[in-house]
Amino acid sequence: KEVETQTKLANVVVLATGGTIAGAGASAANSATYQAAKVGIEQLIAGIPELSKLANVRGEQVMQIASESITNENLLQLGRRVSELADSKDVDGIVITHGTDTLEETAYFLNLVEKTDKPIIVVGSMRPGTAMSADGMLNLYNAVAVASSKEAHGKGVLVTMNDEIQSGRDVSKMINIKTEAFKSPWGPLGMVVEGKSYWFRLPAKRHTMDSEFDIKNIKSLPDVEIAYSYGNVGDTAYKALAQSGAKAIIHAGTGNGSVSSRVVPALQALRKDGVQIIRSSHVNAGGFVLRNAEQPDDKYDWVVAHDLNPQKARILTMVALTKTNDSKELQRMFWEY
Ligand SMILES: NC(=O)CC[C@H](N)C(=O)O
Repeated sequence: KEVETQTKLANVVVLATGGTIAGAGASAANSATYQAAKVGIEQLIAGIPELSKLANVRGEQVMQIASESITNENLLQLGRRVSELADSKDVDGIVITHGTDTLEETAYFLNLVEKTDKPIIVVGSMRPGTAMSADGMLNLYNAVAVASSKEAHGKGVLVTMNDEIQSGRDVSKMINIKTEAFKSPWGPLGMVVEGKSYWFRLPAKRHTMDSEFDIKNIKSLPDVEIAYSYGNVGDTAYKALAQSGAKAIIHAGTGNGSVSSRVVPALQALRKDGVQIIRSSHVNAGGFVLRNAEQPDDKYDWVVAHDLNPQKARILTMVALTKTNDSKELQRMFWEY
């Protein structure tokens, strides 16, 4: 009987990369002061015996770092491992434990380049496992629950934080001191309660199986950088980034991706030199940049980032530039992904 139930369980692989979910502090009172990326994946899995009722779970330590230190090489390495596992008949779902600082970037990257409809869930925590009311244990339990469910197939890369199921495309870290840190401007897709998922809506943008990008065809990612805008901003950062070799610059703009009159001439000149200019917005609850509003994008041959925040716009631009350097194609991709 026991053996029979075991064979029916889904096979879920947890790829560990570090972050606070693998963090450790000096005392249980340390919810914010601790070292990230300390605890190995075997120990994390062993700490949640209830996982064995959800799925056959095995762990793999892909890296052990704080996510602000993730490089493009790390992204590609992780993406390739996810792709290998997704191609394997023995794997039904994949969970990635990740630091929360750049979790939204990795989730969006995988959402664009993984050719699979198997569930891929990215998860982190806001408190280390050593803290009182640590959130990692339940977040990981929820991730495995979603990864082993039939319903999660074909919904793109997902994020399970704070009992919610979020689209990896939309979700962003909105605050760094609350367990309710991850939000999407367009709302969560569902909830996980006691190991069961409840769905309310579906992603509308292209992803995974329906994406024109494939990790198997990406050898390296081009240099795409972000310049931040604010009152009294000048053009120094934009010019310096281009000079250091950026193929595209994401303008982390104010409001509707607006551009200071002191910066416009530099961006026009950079575009003439072949650098792609992507207008995004850094407003807190989620920007929404409209084409030819604020600036004449058609005239300047600039691209708008739609609702993607600057760091997500950077991910899409890097992936897009592996296929095309046509600004009209880039703009199409920003509408579709
Ligand atoms: N809550 C977290 O995971 C933040 C820890 C660390 N800065 C990281 O992103 O890996």
